[in-house]
Amino acid sequence: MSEAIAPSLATALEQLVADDGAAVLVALDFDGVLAPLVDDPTASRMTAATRAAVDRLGAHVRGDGPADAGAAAGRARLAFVSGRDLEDLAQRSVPPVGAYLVGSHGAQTGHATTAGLDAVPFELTAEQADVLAELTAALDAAVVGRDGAWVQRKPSAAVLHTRTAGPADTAAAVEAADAAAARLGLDAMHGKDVVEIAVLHTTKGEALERLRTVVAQDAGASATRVLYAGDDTTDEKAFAVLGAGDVTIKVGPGETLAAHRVADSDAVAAVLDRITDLLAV
Ligand SMILES: O=P(O)(O)OC[C@H]1O[C@H](O[C@H]2O[C@H](CO)[C@@H](O)[C@H](O)[C@H]2O)[C@H](O)[C@@H](O)[C@@H]1O
Repeated sequence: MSEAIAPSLATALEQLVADDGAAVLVALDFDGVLAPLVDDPTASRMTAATRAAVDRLGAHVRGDGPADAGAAAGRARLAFVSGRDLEDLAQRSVPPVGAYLVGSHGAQTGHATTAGLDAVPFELTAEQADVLAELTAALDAAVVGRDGAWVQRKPSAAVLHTRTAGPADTAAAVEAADAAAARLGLDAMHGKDVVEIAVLHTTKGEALERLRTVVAQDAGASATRVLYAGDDTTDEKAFAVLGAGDVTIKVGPGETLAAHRVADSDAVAAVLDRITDLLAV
């Protein structure tokens, strides 16, 4: 049975998909929202409920859903907006055809097609590549002898992971990562058991603002209303750029700018199912 949706969120969802000519973008964070957090990022999977809800919504937002999908289907779009690098995100999420993909917090973009991932070419300058190499070496040095701490490599960033490290090793590794970022003039983003340091400045908020425009053009609409669901500190950048008419959902506990909160991935699935039901009317 589908989870109950709070009355204020239920009303916001009805307003989101109101058939007044605006496009609708349903944009979702991956880790902690569609896939529960696990120790090994390569083991992340959507839950059965989010997988089914994403695929059901995906069939409608492509505009080639069931014959009775209704007029709203043609102006709705789906996006996954993640800190993961684009290829990793595509592999983990298996997006429905037509979905937009934003990886590396906005540094990478792409689109799911019947032929697979259509990625916008991405390349660092030689100077950026040198900074990334220096950063990665500094993080590698920061985890030496620190059990459970490890470094994830991405095309434009390096990430210190501490989920399985003890408090003392975590504190020392995080301090070293912050120092490396400061020395190289880079921002350190502190997420759930991660410190992510990128050589390109991008945020999920900037990515969503760009997507809002792209979706309006793609759907032939004058405006786009956006729903965004996220669980981590980096998702606050996305919540911050959304406003009246948009729907912001924090998944799980913690301070947030979001207007609505749900408990977990199962509750996210219920929200997606409700949107699909509303689009199908
Ligand atoms: O923006 P997201 O889709 O939420 O991605 C953010 C980071 O997600 C991954 O790390 C997080 O999930 C891991 C697997 O559940 C978990 O082990 C880790 O502690 C979490 O922070 C990913 O590995 C990072 O690269 C992403 O930036």
